[in-house]
Amino acid sequence: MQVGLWTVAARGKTHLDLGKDCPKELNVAPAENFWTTMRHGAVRLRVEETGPASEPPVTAHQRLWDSAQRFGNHPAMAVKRDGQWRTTTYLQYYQACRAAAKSFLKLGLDRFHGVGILGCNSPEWFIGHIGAIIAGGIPVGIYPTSSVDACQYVANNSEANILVVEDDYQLKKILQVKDQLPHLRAIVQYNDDLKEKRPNLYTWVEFMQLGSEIPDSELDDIIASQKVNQCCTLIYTSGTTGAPKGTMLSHDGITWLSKMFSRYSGLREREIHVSYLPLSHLAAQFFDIWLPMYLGGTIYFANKDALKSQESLFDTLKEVRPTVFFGVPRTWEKIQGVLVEMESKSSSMQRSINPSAGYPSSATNLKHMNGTGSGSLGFSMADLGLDRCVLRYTGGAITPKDTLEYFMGLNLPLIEIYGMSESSGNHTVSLTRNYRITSCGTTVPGCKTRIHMPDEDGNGEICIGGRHVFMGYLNMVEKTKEAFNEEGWLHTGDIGKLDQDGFLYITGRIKELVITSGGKNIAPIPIENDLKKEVPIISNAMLVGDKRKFLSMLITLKCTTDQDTLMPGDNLTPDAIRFCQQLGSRATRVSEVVKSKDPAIYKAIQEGMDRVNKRAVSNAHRVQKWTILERDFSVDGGELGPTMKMKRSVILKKYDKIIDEFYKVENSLQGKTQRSLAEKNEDFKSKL
Ligand SMILES: Nc1ncnc2c1ncn2[C@@H]1O[C@H](COP(=O)(O)OP(=O)(O)OP(=O)(O)O)[C@@H](O)[C@H]1O
Repeated sequence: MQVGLWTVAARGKTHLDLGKDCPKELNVAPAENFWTTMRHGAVRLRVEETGPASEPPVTAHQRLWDSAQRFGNHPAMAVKRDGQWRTTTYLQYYQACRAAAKSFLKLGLDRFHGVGILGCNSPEWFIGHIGAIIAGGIPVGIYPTSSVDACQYVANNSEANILVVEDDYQLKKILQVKDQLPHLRAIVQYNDDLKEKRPNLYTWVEFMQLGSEIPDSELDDIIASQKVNQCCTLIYTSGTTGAPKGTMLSHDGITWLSKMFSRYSGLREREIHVSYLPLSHLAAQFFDIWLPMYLGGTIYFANKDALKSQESLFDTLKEVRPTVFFGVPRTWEKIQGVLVEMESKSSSMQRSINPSAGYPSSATNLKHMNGTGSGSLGFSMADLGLDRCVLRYTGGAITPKDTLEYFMGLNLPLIEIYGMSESSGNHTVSLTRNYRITSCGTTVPGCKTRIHMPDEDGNGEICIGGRHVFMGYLNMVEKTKEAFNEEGWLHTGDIGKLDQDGFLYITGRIKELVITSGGKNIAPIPIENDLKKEVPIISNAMLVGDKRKFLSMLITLKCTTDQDTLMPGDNLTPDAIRFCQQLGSRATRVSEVVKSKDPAIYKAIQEGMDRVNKRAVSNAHRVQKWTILERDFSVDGGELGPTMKMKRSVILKKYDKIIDEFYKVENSLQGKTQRSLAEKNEDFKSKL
């Protein structure tokens, strides 16, 4: 039978075994299993006979080549250099990737070996990434914030032959461990001048010329030998739930999902994007590299401090005015904070506030939101550069309901998406025409969702099937086996439910459950978000209680970024100061609040906690003790991952002494909630 360009003998099967005994020209390697842990391994394709999953599989090179044909002189990327935006067209992008690929070959890149890219988002990051793929290597992003040890781990684990580093700061990290990287052959630095010449260290300009003598035919042979069911990219998980794992994604998984998502989500051709989230994370790669490549979008690179300084991000947004924008929930919370701030500063008495919700009424304010002047709210979306942004995506973590409702009130709903590294991109998406608040939307066509062992409310583990499911964790057989069932379904470790129309709701993460010593399973995020909503001065709240007798909480306050270190500073944000003033406190710094145990603030937090505790479903769900930390969590501080989810194990370790105090001292000086009789009884029983 005919499936697209392919003739396949199998009939009546859900998955066509293109991987078995298929002719060479199909670009499919023979494979028996749905998973592998070997860098050169191949997996069975999950192409179906009909429907969206029957699309012909293509390699990454085929996708880029196709885009270069379709979008030739249209800008693929723009970066600001010396105050000017410099663009690269799709044709130039393609040619640059080929040149980089030849240079990688010249430097001795072996098939299926790593090319580590360590630095902030830039055209060189993209070109190094795609160049590595078409040269037959495996690109792997390393977080710019990674410690020397973490860089060494990824470089070693991926058997990297070449490391592409951004600047002297990143170079120094690699030089410290280069003698412990047996596969490393060369280092390329893509920004700044080299401070000193060393053997096998190249500037970007030198690098791009290195391969000029390699014949095109040599590269073309390598490209032609690439198989759609082999590894295209390696993504190291961010480690929010344990040691990073090298997630192998196939060419087909990435190219097929980016096509399906593009068609279904309402994205149009030639959208304008801003790249600012760390590219080592899959969500950023999906939005910045693969979706624009399919649709001919143009990527504008934000300044490298965009993640730490919202002013810097807003500067880029205002200049670029993207038509689509992906933010992790924390980004949207920050934008919400800025809007609320602007609104409160507005002297206009004609604001249209919806008294019941406390949010602007959508009907009256839509025209202002569209960027036509500051209007009655005291701000417009043009002030943020989002006036022509039609698709406002949020995902990567749970978006607080309060934030969803706020933007809904502005008639600018946030479009929730759900995915993970292991799903090559987004598995579900909300649609502007078909939207349910707090749901991550419906499953992308051709992808499959199943709820494993649902409880009476329909909640169970979300399982994912389809061509976009990852190949396996590099060199980790046990972890890979845990992720898959026998039929090749991926167990996500997330808890959720589907409604009758197929809308997915994420309700928890098995991987994050707090299990008290009394054996109670407690999902921390709803409690943490509830408290943040009750007490708006709180920036982060982390529930503690695993293997402990009761729950406690670490709290940080909203503060501004220190201008020198770009780390969370000691100054409270303007809205946090306003919160203090409303309570009669004159505090302007976190340290003042903590050192003086500012009675007004501590009382407000305790009262908020009491309200949260009142709503607790059982005594075990009540938070007994809490404390305010002197410094907010941050990516650089190591407490937050790239999607701003808390790295719980890091925080537990970093603040272990404070936590131990919760459980050591009965009448601690920290905030303490009256313990219920039932809890005391439970304690008593466990002591028997
Ligand atoms: N829209 C969403 N709502 C709620 N949670 C989400 C959403 N999108 C993604 N997530 C969460 O993020 C996870 C995927 O993120 P990622 O692939 O970065 O791995 P991780 O779970 O954060 O951590 P690790 O890197 O340690 O494995 C999902 O499994 C889910 O828990």
